[in-house]
Amino acid sequence: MSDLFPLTVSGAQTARRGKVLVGPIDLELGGSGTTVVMGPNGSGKTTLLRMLHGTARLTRGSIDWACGYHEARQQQGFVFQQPVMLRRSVLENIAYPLRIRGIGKAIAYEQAAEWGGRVGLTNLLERSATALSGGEKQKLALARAMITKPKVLFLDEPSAALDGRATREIEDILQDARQAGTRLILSTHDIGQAKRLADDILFLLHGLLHEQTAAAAFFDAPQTPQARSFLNGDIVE
Ligand SMILES: Nc1ncnc2c1ncn2[C@@H]1O[C@H](COP(=O)(O)OP(=O)(O)OP(=O)(O)O)[C@@H](O)[C@H]1O
Repeated sequence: MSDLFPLTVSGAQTARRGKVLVGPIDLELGGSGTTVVMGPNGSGKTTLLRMLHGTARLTRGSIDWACGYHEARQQQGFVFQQPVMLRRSVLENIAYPLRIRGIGKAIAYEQAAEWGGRVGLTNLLERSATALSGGEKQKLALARAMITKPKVLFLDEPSAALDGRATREIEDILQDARQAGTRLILSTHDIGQAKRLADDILFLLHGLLHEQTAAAAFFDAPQTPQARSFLNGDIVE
């Protein structure tokens, strides 16, 4: 299988009804580590992740994986901020990506139970997924994305609805995935989470990329006044 990276983003822009939401963005992402997309509410984090993943249509520019779009697409997972639950059990939800790939029930359910355990849902596997809490749904979504062992995993605010302990559990799983070579690209407005997870930072404001920096440099000495304000917890205009 050929390499996916670098991922090259050239003048990429997404607009809706004539209004530019994100872009133009120029960017190149290498093949390892964890990239964290930061920025205030509405700055375009979700839209940028969807552009990179290929689910937000570009109105200008291009986004190219080294191996080509279709091959890259098969090796990506995406965890949404508000994950969609099938009206089935937790176990069936987690097993679903394997089932649609033609994997038999016994193996799919065995792996789903294992992944359910890893995200702390062992006691809820038979429960209807639609009855889960917000945090439990996020854990389910993570297990459902990781069960296919994607090479690249996009996560949109992966612990927005989680308490401190659940956040730590999710972050541990993400660190393990990173160690195992999964490329992580996630958004968060939680500065603590970004510090714990990021190798490099993309700082977005009003749909534009203000900084692309190694994480340590970003937190020690942000280059733009807007990033400094954001890190200080001030309102960023
Ligand atoms: N389908 C859409 N149609 C019109 N405007 C949209 C659409 N999706 C997003 N937007 C707008 O695009 C901008 C960027 O939204 P996006 O959700 O990408 O930001 P975000 O940084 O992820 O925000 P948050 O932190 O609140 O989740 C916002 O102003 C939003 O209102």
